[in-house]
Amino acid sequence: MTDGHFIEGLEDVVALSSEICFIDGDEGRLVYRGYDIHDLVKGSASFEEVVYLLWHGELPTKEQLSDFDKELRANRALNKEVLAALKMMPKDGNVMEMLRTLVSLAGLYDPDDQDNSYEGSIKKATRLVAQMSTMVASIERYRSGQEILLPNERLNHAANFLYMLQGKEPDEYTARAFEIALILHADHELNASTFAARVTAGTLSDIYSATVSAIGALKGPLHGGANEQVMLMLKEIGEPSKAPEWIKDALAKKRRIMGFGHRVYHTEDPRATHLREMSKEIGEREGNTTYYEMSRIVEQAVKEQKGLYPNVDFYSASTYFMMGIPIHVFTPVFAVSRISGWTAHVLEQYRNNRLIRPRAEYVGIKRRAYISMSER
Ligand SMILES: CC(=O)SCCNC(=O)CCNC(=O)[C@H](O)C(C)(C)COP(=O)(O)OP(=O)(O)OC[C@H]1O[C@@H](n2cnc3c(N)ncnc32)[C@H](O)[C@@H]1OP(=O)(O)O
Ligand SMILES: O=C([O-])CC(=O)C(=O)O
Repeated sequence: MTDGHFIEGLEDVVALSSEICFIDGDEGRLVYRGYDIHDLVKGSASFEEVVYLLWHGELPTKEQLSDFDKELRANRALNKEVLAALKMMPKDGNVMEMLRTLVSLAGLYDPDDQDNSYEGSIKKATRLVAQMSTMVASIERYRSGQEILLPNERLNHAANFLYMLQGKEPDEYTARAFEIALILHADHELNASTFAARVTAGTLSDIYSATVSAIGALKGPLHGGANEQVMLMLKEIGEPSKAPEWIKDALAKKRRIMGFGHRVYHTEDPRATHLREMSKEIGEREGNTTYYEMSRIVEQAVKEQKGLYPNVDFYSASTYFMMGIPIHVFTPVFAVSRISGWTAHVLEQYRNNRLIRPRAEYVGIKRRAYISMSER
């Protein structure tokens, strides 16, 4: 029985214990397995290293990293059935919906599909991390009528994604900047999509099903979908000088300003600190700081008028845009990174499983007599 107390949106409800990710929402700290994200970024950690850390709880040795990296590179290519299915999809399809469908299909063709042991799930998690990136790049190449490229085995995970998406190898700066963005988005405790993944895994369903649940949750504009909405907002504002008035007007109309506010952070999101810097640097390198400048003005206006701080989605928008990533691919890029966290949480759920099944406070009519059709 419920006791009459429930918390709308499960705010601050602790639903399970986890060793993967710690967030201090008051101090603005984000820690993966004990390592602060600032240290991982400053210490030049690779995305592959962070995936290993999230899954296994320890940083890999040189040999462990080399083996894992080889496994990832060997598993990047999509199988022919998945590619054939992609080519049957509508070219104007929503990229997250196409991705959700391809992941589901890849599960059917995974050689370990029926092996839901922990070891089998690790093999599938490796393919999911390796192929999420290939799927997103291939979907965009298909949608834009360009040749779908095979993965480039010489490139690391981050650089290979940009290569497969853009058809040319990124320069060293852009490849590292994108890798940092992947590291910053890798995990975030029990956010909505990770929770969805754990709920599915908690029924002892397979890791592909859990990932499909997560992709569906990430797509929404209150979660990962916000990064695309941020860029559309910046485009709508048009130029930096128009930003303060635009924000004032939007807030007066009770519009939500995308990329601001957070359920857990009551201060600056530590990921936004890096992404703000990256947005500035990339803008300067590309000779166009308009979107960075506009973002700064929007940030100041929203802080002053609403007391809200930017979240991870705010400065990732202008950063990705200046990297030449199409707006409709921003949220899928989030998935390219977050698959690492989703899979880490699913593996943790399997290790220590209990069905996740909360209660609802029933507020409907408790009892009434059935009225037959002839009397209604
Ligand atoms: C990767 C991520 O998922 S990060 C989050 C990405 N999402 C966004 O950027 C979308 C914009 N932000 C939001 O909608 C919210 O801040 C959320 C969903 C992220 C968090 O929301 P919650 O903590 O549940 O706050 P909630 O939705 O209850 O809002 C509380 C109040 O703050 C206001 N508020 C919260 N965020 C915003 C915002 N971005 N713009 C304007 N007002 C806002 C709400 O309107 C509400 O005001 P009210 O009490 O006067 O009605
Ligand atoms: O934690 C959340 O609620 C949303 C978020 O920032 C993320 O998933 O990265």
